Amino acid sequence: MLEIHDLSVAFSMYGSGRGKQWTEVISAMEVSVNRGEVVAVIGSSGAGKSLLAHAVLGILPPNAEVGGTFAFDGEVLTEARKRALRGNTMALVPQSVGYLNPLVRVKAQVVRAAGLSGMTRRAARQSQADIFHRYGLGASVEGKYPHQISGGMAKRVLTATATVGEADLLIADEPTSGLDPESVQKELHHLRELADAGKGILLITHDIAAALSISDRVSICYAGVTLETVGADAFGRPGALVHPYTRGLWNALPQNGFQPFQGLSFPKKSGGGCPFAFSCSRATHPCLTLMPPLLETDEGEVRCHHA
Ligand SMILES: Nc1ncnc2c1ncn2[C@@H]1O[C@H](COP(=O)(O)OP(=O)(O)OP(=O)(O)O)[C@@H](O)[C@H]1O
Ligand code: NI
Repeated sequence: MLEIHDLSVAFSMYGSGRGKQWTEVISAMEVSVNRGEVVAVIGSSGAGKSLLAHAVLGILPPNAEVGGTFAFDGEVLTEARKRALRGNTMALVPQSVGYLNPLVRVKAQVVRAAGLSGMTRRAARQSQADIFHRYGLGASVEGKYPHQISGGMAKRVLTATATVGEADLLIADEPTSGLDPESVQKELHHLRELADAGKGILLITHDIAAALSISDRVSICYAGVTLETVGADAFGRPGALVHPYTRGLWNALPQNGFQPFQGLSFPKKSGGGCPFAFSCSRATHPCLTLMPPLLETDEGEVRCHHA
């Protein structure tokens, strides 16, 4: 249902006396989501995951320039179509509880979101009640303002706001961060259920274990570039992963011995090549200067000159 190819995002900023400067933060991201699927986008902090979500929904700040192609259900996803679809056909679970309106009681926020998705007032109220029940948000929470509830509850209200309208595509940006382990499991289970009911779920997270537990496919990104996309089961088979960064992530998983590797944070900007090149033991000259093309593998797709 969603197909994004060669996404780039750059921000214009005014430097000291040198006029407008462009900083590219996403260079080559690829994402697709089918109905019935959970696709995880995994990457460390600053990899560009939230910006990817905002680019799909058309809610980047005005100084952002977006490149690449977007399609939804086979049609080009223009900025106007993004506006028309968001809130009803496409919904976002934002990363921060700061997106809740501090001046509106939480029940009213969720009823309003349901109404915006096209439900009647009566259906919206019923859906709000159902979803609060599902998330264990009792009647005592309904009348509260966001600052009067705990962070974990606010996070669940945020998810309720996004899921109450039954959007076809749900983009969940770190939906489990800040939740206790039991709520994490419930939330993941709910996302899987939504996919099994035919929705498309784009799960943005830095938690590989959580992502692998419910996803059909996983897309690994690094410094604004999608390095590898594979079926989630590839993480269970040694040798199925191709990119050295993805392999490093695999080695660092608890079940594979927690082997540390560098490059998990602070990627250096390479001269247009693979963003992982400076941390990669296999890097050769082209890795530093040429963006590797997207190659099909037995398991999915990879961007690596050594694939
Ligand atoms: N409005 C902006 N102007 C300039 N740079 C920005 C802007 N918003 C984000 N960035 C930069 O873009 C990069 C990607 O940001 P993004 O929020 O998408 O990362 P992320 O992968 O979601 O990280 P996290 O896991 O911490 O949420 C970061 O380096 C960030 O500083
Ligand atoms: Ni983010």
